[in-house]
Amino acid sequence: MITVEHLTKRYGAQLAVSDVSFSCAPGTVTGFLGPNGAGKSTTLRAVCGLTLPTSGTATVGGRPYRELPNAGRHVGVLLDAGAQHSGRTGREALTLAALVQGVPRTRVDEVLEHVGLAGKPAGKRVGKYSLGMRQRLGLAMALLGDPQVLILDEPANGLDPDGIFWMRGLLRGFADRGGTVLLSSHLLREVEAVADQLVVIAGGRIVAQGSSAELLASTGSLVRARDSAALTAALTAAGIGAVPGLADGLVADAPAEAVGLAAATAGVALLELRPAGGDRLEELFRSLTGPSAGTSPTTATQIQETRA
Ligand SMILES: Nc1ncnc2c1ncn2[C@@H]1O[C@H](COP(=O)(O)OP(=O)(O)OP(=O)(O)O)[C@@H](O)[C@H]1O
Repeated sequence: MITVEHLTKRYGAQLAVSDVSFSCAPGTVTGFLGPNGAGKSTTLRAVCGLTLPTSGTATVGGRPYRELPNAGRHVGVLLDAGAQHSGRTGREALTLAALVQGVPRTRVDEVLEHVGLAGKPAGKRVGKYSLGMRQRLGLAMALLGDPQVLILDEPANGLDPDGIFWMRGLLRGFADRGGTVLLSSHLLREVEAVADQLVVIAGGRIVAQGSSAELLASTGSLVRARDSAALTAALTAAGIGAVPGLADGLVADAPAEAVGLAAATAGVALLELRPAGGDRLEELFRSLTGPSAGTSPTTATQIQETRA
């Protein structure tokens, strides 16, 4: 279990994280999402005892990370895939870590196999590794002590689509066996497929959190007409709110049936009409990461209101 309570971190005048609270339960994958500079790494560093909070607490299994005896046996951490010594081979780096953690050497071969670095890649110097291979080695390091908790910062960086698919399977399997996974990303789609729970942070504050099913579900519709202005007028006349969606469509605050009826009543021909699915969260993301980011902050209350 990871528990973050009222975590705040200031760097001088810079407020990096403000009053952040969330928890991650065993058996689940939590996606920690937010645009660049949102406060993801600062939060993860605080959970891993690498950054002292200005106020608030972060614990793993009920204890601050720094108080965990032989932390690597409890928590696997991958914060920076580039942190490995470039002159050592992957196998050497893992063997050294196994010695420090008191892990049997046989475990080195197991994790090398597990992350797809067994054989030739294991004997290559880390300096010659691609970014994807470094991520795999970082994951092997995190898994080495057979921990119950994994904390990973942007683990898909540098992985190709096959690698991303593989990693999702690995994390899903870890959680399905009772493990707790917290992974950060600035890409919604990257974590959507694997996360049970989402925590969205922007400007150092939590702007949305809940189960993926809850956040990605929507009662709204995605609708597109040749004449967008006429469609907007038809929806307004029917008392249905709408915001610009992807491409030239609208995300309407009503089920597809009500939207279709409103358009038909006004004689507006539709090109597309379907349940919006995760478009609400996509919209939230666009508002956080798009050109207008910061000019109209979206709060958790707002996302809840629009879905009500
Ligand atoms: N050591 C530091 N000193 C001063 N400011 C910092 C420090 N570390 C982070 N910050 C600031 O805190 C804010 C949050 O940064 P953080 O790295 O946590 O964001 P992030 O969500 O991980 O971003 P990214 O996706 O770009 O890695 C940013 O404004 C950043 O500039």
